[in-house]
Amino acid sequence: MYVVQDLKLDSFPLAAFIQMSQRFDPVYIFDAPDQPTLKIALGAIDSFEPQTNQTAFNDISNWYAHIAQSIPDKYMQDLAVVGGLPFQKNGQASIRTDVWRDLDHGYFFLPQLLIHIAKDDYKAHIFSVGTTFDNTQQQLQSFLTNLKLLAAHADTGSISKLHLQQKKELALQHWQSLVKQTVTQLNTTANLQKVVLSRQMQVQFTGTLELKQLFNNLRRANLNTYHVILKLRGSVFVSATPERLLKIANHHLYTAAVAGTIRRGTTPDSDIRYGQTLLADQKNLQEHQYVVQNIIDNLRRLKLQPHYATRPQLLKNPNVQHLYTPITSILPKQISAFEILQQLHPTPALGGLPQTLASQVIAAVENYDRGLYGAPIGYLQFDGVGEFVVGIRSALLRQQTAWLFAGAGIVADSDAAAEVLETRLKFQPMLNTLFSTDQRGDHANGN
Ligand SMILES: C=C(O[C@H]1C=CC=C(C(=O)O)[C@@H]1O)C(=O)O
Repeated sequence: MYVVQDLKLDSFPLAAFIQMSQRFDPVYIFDAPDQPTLKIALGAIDSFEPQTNQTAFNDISNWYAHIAQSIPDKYMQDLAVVGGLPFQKNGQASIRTDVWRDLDHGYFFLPQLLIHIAKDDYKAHIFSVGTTFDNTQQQLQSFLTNLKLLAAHADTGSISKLHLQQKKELALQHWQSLVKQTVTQLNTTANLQKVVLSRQMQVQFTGTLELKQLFNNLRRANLNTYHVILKLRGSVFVSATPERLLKIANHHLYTAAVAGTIRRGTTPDSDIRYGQTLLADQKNLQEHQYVVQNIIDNLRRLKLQPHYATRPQLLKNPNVQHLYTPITSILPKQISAFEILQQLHPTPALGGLPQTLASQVIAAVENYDRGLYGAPIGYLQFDGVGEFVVGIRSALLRQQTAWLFAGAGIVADSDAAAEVLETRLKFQPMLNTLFSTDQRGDHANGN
């Protein structure tokens, strides 16, 4: 049984907490736009790295069930495991590159310190988890001592960014021809309806990555999205995703279809016009409908009764607007989050339709492993409450290199040039978050 100690604070600024996180590994930060509390998880008292993505979903779920037996009842609704599942699951081929390293098959941990911060008033509730009373107490005390030292001169407004040296859209022309090839395949394969193809941008930068600055910039550049950071052994995954995959709270499940994209306008009028164009565009409506229908079908397979509106609304982010359909259902207690994630992921917003065939096309066409890009990332408490988002508008950073990811839903009447522009827009949230605007070395590379 783990030993837990908790403490409520009402005087420490968020900046000092984030600054403290620089000293820990692993680190996980989760900030949802519609929630009053933000979670920071520091250090691992236990962790799990799946050996293969073939069984990762089951293995992580078993690890969670095992850990749950050692959590004192009193803390079941406070403590959580945090981390990400891999994009490729259940025997899908993956092509190992050097990008993901330890995060390749997903990664979860039970934090040594879990902090819930009330965003509006900076009040905090800290949970220290250990194996003995003494080490739990000591962990908490040393954290508080260091925090006080930092809080005395933490600078809250810091916005300095990394300096972009060179950016490359990897295999751009090749990707464009893959989109054309996939369109042909969609038109000639009877039951293949949609495939989401992704591409990468590689950025070399100077400057030191500091979580405090990363977090400040993430929030500033992406006001109404989630803000997620996962750091492990020198690799930092960061996402400003607008897409919820699964939230479980109050015996309900909340998910959403987010698919179909258009740019933002430069004036309020043009922005509204773009939104109306999107709401009436047959290709985007079809792309969106595939996602809605697939989520509904999968929830019904779990014997749930989902509720949703028959027409999508608009979800506006700083660089793009999407078609958006929230979906909810009452959730009986016996269905676990991992069971639902296994059923839903990847939705046709990131995979395609039908799921298995589309995933085979992705594996055959993309010559890299998606790792946490487009994968479920989140937290799960031991009372079953939790939230997982889809790791898009994301990047992986290590040393002086960042890999940015962006994908687009390809259907039978997709236009390759338009998909290149759409994915370029989807790189923008991370470019704006990470790098200063004096971007030099702009440079698209053919293959
Ligand atoms: C695959 C991505 O976006 C998905 C989510 C929203 C809209 C999408 C679209 O319109 O294609 C994509 O399905 C990405 O941002 O990398």
